[in-house]
Amino acid sequence: MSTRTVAPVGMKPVDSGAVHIRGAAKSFGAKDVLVDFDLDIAPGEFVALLGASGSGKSTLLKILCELETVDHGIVRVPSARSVVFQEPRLVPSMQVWKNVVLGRSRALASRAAAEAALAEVGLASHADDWPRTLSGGEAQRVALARALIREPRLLLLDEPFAALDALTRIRMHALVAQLCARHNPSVLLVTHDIDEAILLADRVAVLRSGHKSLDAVVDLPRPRTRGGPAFEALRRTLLAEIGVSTDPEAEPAVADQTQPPRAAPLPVRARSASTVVPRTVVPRTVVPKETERR
Ligand SMILES: Nc1ncnc2c1ncn2[C@@H]1O[C@H](COP(=O)(O)OP(=O)(O)OP(=O)(O)O)[C@@H](O)[C@H]1O
Repeated sequence: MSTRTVAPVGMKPVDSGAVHIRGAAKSFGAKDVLVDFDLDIAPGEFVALLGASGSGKSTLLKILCELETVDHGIVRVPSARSVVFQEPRLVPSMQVWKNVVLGRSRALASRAAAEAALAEVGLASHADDWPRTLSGGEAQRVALARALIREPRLLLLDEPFAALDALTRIRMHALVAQLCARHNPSVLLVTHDIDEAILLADRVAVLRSGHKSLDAVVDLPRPRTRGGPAFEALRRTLLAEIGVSTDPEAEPAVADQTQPPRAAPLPVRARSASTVVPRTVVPRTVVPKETERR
């Protein structure tokens, strides 16, 4: 696919909550990270973004929160947006409630507002605690409260559950689903966890070679649980699309032996041209990270 050259217009705020990205390109030196990348997120829609390590997921998220700029392309995002990172990034010298209202104007930074936000994430009794006394899951719930108290039109989640244990992660999935249903922001979740993407998202996009190579509607009823033929079929499709293989030297296009030649219909409605090349996949759902830069 050739790079579409669009005048670098930078960020344009939109009020609806929608995200609109067209022809986004980003390079670091000779490395082309995003090449003619398109993505739309409708107001209130939850989109998960998957991709191999180093494919550019975090770069895209940074572009959406203006920590990076595009070289070319159109990027429109709501100005009211919040980000939750893998690490909670709480200020250790501030009590929990002050962390929740950090950066807000004096009029909006009341203790009552912080307590209400903490109650939503099940931490009403922790307002006076210090960050160092919290568990990893509690600290991440404070980060969620801090993000949501701003009533963002766009919530950006950069692997927010990756550092949590499996049980806490399951609880966080349920909490995030509940909070998103209540606050209804548009959401972009960057994750390595394919199950997490299927459990939470309305759509799952795959970033590969700088492009959006797959954009699939997750057509499964909520609340969702792991397992079942439709869930497994979608998981295999996503694994194959990301290109996960146990052996980097392996033939690039080997049929997936775990999948029958013609599987039952997938819970996928492709939104754009999808080039799913069958390849060797492994029955695990977390895309391994090769590097840890954070
Ligand atoms: N500031 C930077 N300067 C130079 N190269 C960068 C910079 N930021 C990212 N990169 C490179 O861009 C590529 C994409 O990085 P990015 O962090 O966006 O990938 P990712 O898909 O989020 O990876 P991971 O899943 O491992 O977190 C990588 O090759 C990375 O080394």
